[in-house]
Amino acid sequence: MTLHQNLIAGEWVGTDGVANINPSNTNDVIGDYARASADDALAAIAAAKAAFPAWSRSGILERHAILKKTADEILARKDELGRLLSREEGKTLAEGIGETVRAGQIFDFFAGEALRLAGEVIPSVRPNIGVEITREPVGVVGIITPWNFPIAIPAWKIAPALCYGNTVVFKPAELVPGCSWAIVDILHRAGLPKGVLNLVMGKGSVVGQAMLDSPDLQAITFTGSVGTGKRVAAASVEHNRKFQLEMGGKNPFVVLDDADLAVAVEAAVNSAFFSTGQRCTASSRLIVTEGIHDKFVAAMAERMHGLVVDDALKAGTHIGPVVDQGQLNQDTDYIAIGQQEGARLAFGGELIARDTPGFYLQPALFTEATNQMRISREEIFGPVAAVIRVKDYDEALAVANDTPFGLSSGIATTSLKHATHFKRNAEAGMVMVNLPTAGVDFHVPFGGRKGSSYGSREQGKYAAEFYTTVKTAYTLA
Ligand SMILES: NC(=O)C1=CN([C@@H]2O[C@H](COP(=O)(O)OP(=O)(O)OC[C@H]3O[C@@H](n4cnc5c(N)ncnc54)[C@H](OP(=O)(O)O)[C@@H]3O)[C@@H](O)[C@H]2O)C=CC1
Ligand SMILES: O=C(O)CCC(=O)C(=O)O
Repeated sequence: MTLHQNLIAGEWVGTDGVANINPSNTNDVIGDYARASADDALAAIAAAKAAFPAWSRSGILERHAILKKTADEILARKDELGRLLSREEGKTLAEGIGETVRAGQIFDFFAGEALRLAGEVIPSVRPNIGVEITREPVGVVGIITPWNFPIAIPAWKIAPALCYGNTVVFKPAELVPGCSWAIVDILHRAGLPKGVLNLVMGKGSVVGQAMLDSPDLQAITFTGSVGTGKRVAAASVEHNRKFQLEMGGKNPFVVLDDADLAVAVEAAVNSAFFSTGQRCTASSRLIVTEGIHDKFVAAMAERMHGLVVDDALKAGTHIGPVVDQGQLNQDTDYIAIGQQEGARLAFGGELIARDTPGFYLQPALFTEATNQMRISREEIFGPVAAVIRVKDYDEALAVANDTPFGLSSGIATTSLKHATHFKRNAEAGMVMVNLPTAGVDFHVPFGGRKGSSYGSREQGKYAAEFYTTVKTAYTLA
């Protein structure tokens, strides 16, 4: 089997490979991917540091051309790369191709942003002095990504980092190296100079930790668990570096009596179960007012009956497998915890067998849950949701906001008054009205509040805040 190597200082290196396994069929080995050591991580950081002076001064047309070429190749290969994504992560083929298109669009967007770099010239408060405000690249950026969006998250971190003139050391999640290797290969062939982008696939505890401990990274952008996020934060404070964290969610989806039932059920099913519930924007708390509660639960159960859980690559599959045995154990542990806490398992929750050995779990819906239960407070990261019954809108909003997290928040209502009030008062970085809590645009800011996020927003033009540093220059006329 071909070994997919790491890219350090423009050279493909590495001999020790780890098998990338398909969660829909654990007999299917997608390929071998090199495992970097801590020394490899240090070599990658040194290469990125050496490449920074030239790349930070490179012309915007060069950056534009490389990012555009990358976008075009990703979009031209969307079916093949989308299939690779579904095969290694387990989301359905439609979701895999959709995410790949999104990655292509992100590179296209930042190809454009490279041409739109601008500063400000403003008069000083003192006579005969001019003031220029410009944005400069930060330096060497460390990128650490999770397994649940194997191409979109690397894209939305790598594209702006390069666009604004930074060099990069990129460590993808060990579970899904395939898409990361593919986009680094595309960028390398698109003409990136040696050392500008370095790929170090390997263990978080080794490669990731070596990155956190290095004094030569000027910034780290991270998406993943709260626990690892806190390590990134502590190490970054120690090294006086910029950092940006996207971590967990416990996103609420409120359903009011006046909601269009079909719209509410579709949005709730999508929020809770699509992509096997493995999205930080997924909703696992369905907060439902009492007038519509029973109708909503019945309609949810009926809709869930129709969901096909099977091999991610099969036509007709709505929900693919859980990503691996560890995540599956976490999901089933929480299903047991929910039952012990007194919630009623109204639908699903059982392990299911399919033609191929994989991590298949029937999506689970709890009812009679309270917002104090662990299933309502802790991120499960699987296809498990709980319905919490509330009296009215005011109680729904209070319950929605009663969480340590604040990434995304949704409401189903036909009332303009409640929709408007919710948009203003939901304690979340993103608010959705009559839409799923997950599934965001690629050109607008992404991020949360409270325990979900730290630092400036990702994506769209707001990404410039993290990947650049502002300089103010004064000149005597
Ligand atoms: N908000 C989100 O989008 C996500 C949230 N999660 C949550 O996190 C839980 C666990 O998922 P998991 O993948 O283990 O999350 P982690 O936070 O462990 O993984 C995220 C990334 O951090 C790396 N990492 C792990 N340890 C370190 C370290 N000491 N220093 C630097 N980098 C490190 C991982 O490497 P490696 O590949 O070796 O694991 C991976 O690349 C999920 O069940 C879910 O609750 C997970 C994924 C995404
Ligand atoms: O909902 C989305 O589109 C993005 C979700 C995401 O970034 C995540 O789960 O990490």
